[in-house]
Amino acid sequence: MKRQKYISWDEYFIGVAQLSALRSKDPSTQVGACIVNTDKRIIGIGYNGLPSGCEDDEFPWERENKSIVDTKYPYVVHAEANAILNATRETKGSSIYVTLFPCNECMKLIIQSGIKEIVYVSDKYSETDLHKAAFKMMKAANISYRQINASEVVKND
Ligand SMILES: Nc1ccn([C@H]2C[C@H](O)[C@@H](COP(=O)(O)O)O2)c(=O)n1
Ligand SMILES: [Zn+2]
Repeated sequence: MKRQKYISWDEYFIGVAQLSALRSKDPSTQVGACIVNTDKRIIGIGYNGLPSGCEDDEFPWERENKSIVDTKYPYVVHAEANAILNATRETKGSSIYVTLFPCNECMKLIIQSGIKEIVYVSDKYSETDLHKAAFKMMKAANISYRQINASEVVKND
């Protein structure tokens, strides 16, 4: 008889996203993403981090500072963007598993890359205007979405 307590596809793919998030150097929010095609093949993974050549120890990780130039925000590549850039196959029609609901900028990339489903864990920024903008674009682009519970490898709340 086959083993009964194996994990579901959702648990598997969000688990890969959570594992990827553990690579992030961001001290406050670690995000992981995993793109899965209609054959249930992982075609791209990513986490939030600096672009190649930008050393983790030489750039700021602060959220606030006198100038935005001395914060992380101008530099970090978001997890979803990295997953899309890393994709090894056609992303059209695929799903993205992400530990945090995509921001407005990532939503634009998700739409333009033809991803059709967003599966996420946390939506801790749901009250912000940029989240509302992301949601509005997602609905307009007919992308489906669902929030899932995931065992907490990475805490994002
Ligand atoms: N969907 C998202 C949203 C945010 N990120 C990254 C960008 C930053 O590294 C971090 C957010 O930092 P916080 O403002 O919470 O201190 O998460 C992402 O990769 N994907
Ligand atoms: Zn983003």
